[in-house]
Amino acid sequence: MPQTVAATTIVGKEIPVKRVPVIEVKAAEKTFPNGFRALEPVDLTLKPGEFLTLIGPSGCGKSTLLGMMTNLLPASKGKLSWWGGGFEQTGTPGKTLSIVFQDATLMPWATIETNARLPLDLAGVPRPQAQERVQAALAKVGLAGFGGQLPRQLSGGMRMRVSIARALATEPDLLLMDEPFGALDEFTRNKLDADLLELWRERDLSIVFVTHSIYEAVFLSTRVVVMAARPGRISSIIDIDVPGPRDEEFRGSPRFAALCAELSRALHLASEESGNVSGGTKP
Ligand SMILES: Nc1ncnc2c1ncn2[C@@H]1O[C@H](COP(=O)(O)OP(=O)(O)OP(=O)(O)O)[C@@H](O)[C@H]1O
Repeated sequence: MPQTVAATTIVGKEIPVKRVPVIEVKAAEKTFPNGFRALEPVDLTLKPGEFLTLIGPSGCGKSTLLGMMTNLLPASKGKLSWWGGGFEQTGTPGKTLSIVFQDATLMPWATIETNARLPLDLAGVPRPQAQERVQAALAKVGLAGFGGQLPRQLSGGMRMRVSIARALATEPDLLLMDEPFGALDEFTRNKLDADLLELWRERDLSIVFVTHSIYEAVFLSTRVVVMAARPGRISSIIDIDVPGPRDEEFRGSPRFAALCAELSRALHLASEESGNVSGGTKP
């Protein structure tokens, strides 16, 4: 595998360049068994350390594309590779991917700690080592001391934090997130966005994130893929080139407003390309 030869800095994080792509999607398309063509051939590369967001009108295939990236949903045609190889590559030294869905999907009868430890238990990680990783992950998401509680004792935002801790406990290189904060109130969502960015910045982590929110996409991403529907396809790609920190000041800055306006225009275009029938994306 090619080694890191140089690095560039974005959002205060050093992103190595000239490394093998984390995911390469090559002319991958999806037609479901009922004949519905959900995705036209898509070409997309996720570079190491990127925070890539998929946005677009409802039904444009964001979850379908993300599903293919998790390898849970096979492409009908075309090819995907992970770290330059087949999906088995993710199981080879140090390469792990984790998925976070909109619903926290916690086992209601099990403690927070047991929930967060599930993938490690399934992978047969020795208990003391698993415990250590879970405690560290819970602390990272601000839930130190909550390990003994049950999911129903936590708020919606805290349950999502458990879901993220469960993903982090696997020490992933790649995090695939399908509208993880879509069901949360705006205040909680902003807080989780900021915390997620912090986690992304401090680790060699690549993220693919699905959202309907323009604000969230601009705040989080290094690149935003705007998709159109009927059939699903990539309409445009916008670089969010903001070298400074992404914080509350950034949210209130003219640069943030300008990027939101640019993304809004791109979405409007994508919506027109989709026949203007669907909505689903909000500021
Ligand atoms: N198993 C399936 N069989 C047939 N059609 C499907 C299947 N799964 C998804 N679709 C259709 O494929 C299209 C893309 O779905 P997908 O969930 O990827 O869109 P999306 O952009 O994530 O939508 P949303 O923003 O509403 O979550 C939709 O029209 C959907 O109804």
